[in-house]
Amino acid sequence: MLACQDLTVEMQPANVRILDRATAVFKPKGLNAVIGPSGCGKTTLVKAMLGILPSEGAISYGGEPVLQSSDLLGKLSFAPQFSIAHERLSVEEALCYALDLCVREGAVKAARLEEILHRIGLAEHREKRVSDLSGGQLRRLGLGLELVGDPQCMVCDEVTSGLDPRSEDQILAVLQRLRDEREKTFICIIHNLAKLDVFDWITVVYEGAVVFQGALGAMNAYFGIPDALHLYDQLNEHPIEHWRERWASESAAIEPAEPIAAVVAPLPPSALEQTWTLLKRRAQLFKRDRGYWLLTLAITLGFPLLVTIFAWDGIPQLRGIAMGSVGGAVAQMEASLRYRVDALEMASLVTGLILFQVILLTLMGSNNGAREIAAERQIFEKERFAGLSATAYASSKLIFASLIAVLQGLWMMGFVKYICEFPGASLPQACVLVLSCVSMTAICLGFSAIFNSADKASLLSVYLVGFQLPLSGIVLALPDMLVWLCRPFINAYWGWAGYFGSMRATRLYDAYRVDSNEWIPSPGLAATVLLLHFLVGAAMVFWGCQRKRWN
Ligand SMILES: Nc1ncnc2c1ncn2[C@@H]1O[C@H](COP(=O)(O)OP(=O)(O)OP(=O)(O)O)[C@@H](O)[C@H]1O
Repeated sequence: MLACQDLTVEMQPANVRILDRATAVFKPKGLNAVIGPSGCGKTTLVKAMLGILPSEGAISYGGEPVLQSSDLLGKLSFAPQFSIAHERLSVEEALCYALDLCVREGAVKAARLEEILHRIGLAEHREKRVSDLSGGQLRRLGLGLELVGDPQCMVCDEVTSGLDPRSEDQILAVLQRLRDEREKTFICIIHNLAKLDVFDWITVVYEGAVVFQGALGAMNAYFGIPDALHLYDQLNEHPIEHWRERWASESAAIEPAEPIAAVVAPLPPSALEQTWTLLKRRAQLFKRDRGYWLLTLAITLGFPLLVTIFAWDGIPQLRGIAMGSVGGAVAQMEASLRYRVDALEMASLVTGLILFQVILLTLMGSNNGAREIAAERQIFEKERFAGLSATAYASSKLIFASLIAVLQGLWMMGFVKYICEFPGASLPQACVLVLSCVSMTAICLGFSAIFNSADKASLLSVYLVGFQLPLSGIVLALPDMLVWLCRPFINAYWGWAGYFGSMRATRLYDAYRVDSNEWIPSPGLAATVLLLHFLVGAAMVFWGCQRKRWN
């Protein structure tokens, strides 16, 4: 069964030791309770044993060493304290998606779904949204989600905390039935010492050390207490060194019965199948999140409209800018002067409108990516522990967010070009605008993968968009030495330059050239740089998703 030897966890950067040489072994096919005063290190012990927290010492499962979480894949599942499912899914959908991500065989999935729904007592609530479940039902769903891979052992962090006595009893009854009928092992962190009689094996943690393991009667005798409710008072009677030394001398004699061999875990679905499942789930969640899809639709349709409103007064001039020569020396001089003034006005209008389009697309990109991963990070970590591939998850996020960005870029380009009658080839213009939006989406998605907090990722994304305008050096002059230091990294510059570069053969480009000799990159070069931005964002997404970020 799950066991550890001299497990130590130190928190960086201060090297604070929150678990100190803990040694424990749990009882197979039984209900194991992990208890101890608040902050003593129960969660730390469990997370370190599951490879979620970095630790020193030895961990084993069924006699095999556990070096990382993936060594426990398919054998053991973990139900953490936090919200465990997407609130907009129904109970049945949440279980079905979990099965699709975890189990390969279709026939197994259908049978297991029914079994789980009945075992956790939610069969009649299968259509209910997760957000509408009571606290007790939510915990039972959490258990159900851990059962999808049919693991031998389940670790539950405070599975009954904060529940009324009836809900607590219901959950404990589910665990007991699974132990008796399916020979499952449970390791549960619990707070209610009055319920310890339900458990077969009790582990007492105190000040970062394991100070007792055994049955309830043995525990009461060991600590010299009439019942478990007196345990913490008794622990406070002596310093931790006393309990540590006493247990070190007595623990050798205690060995839980019938050690079991670990099962061979079935293979989870391929990364491609998992990506497809995640995309279907993301599309469904998008459809159900009315506020978010309305906002996305509003900015997708509204931002191009905004651009054309600012272009409105200049559109007739845009259409009719006079570039032809006129006869007569005086008339030519007048025409030339008028042309120069018109040209400067037009160039400034077109430059501003193109930049406005690009800035709005980067804003859409930040909306697409900034919260996407960070907001559901804990659900992802839990699903990864159950077998979800981080590559499949990162790919699904990139594909989904990029698809939205492609549509936004195409619509912005098509609408504004049609209304304002901007000259130049459509294909390069569409390419740079789409790439501008897609690359900013990927970068913000990268922030969302790297940071734990959705607020932090959003804030950074907003700053990044905010700095696009001044650092592009297009409408506000940057000091010369900064121009080419900043520009390689500024999405808006390349979006603007690529679009403007596509007008090279038009009168508007000549108009811009009346006042500026600055080098304008070709659309091809601009698209290449934006593609590089996208690749950097994608690398951040994959790297950020590979890193473990449990709370
Ligand atoms: N990331 C961290 N950095 C620093 N200290 C931490 C960190 N995580 C936990 N701790 C500290 O480690 C100690 C043990 O925390 P842990 O969450 O394991 O306790 P617990 O026994 O599960 O508490 P509770 O019953 O209240 O959930 C606590 O003092 C906590 O403040």
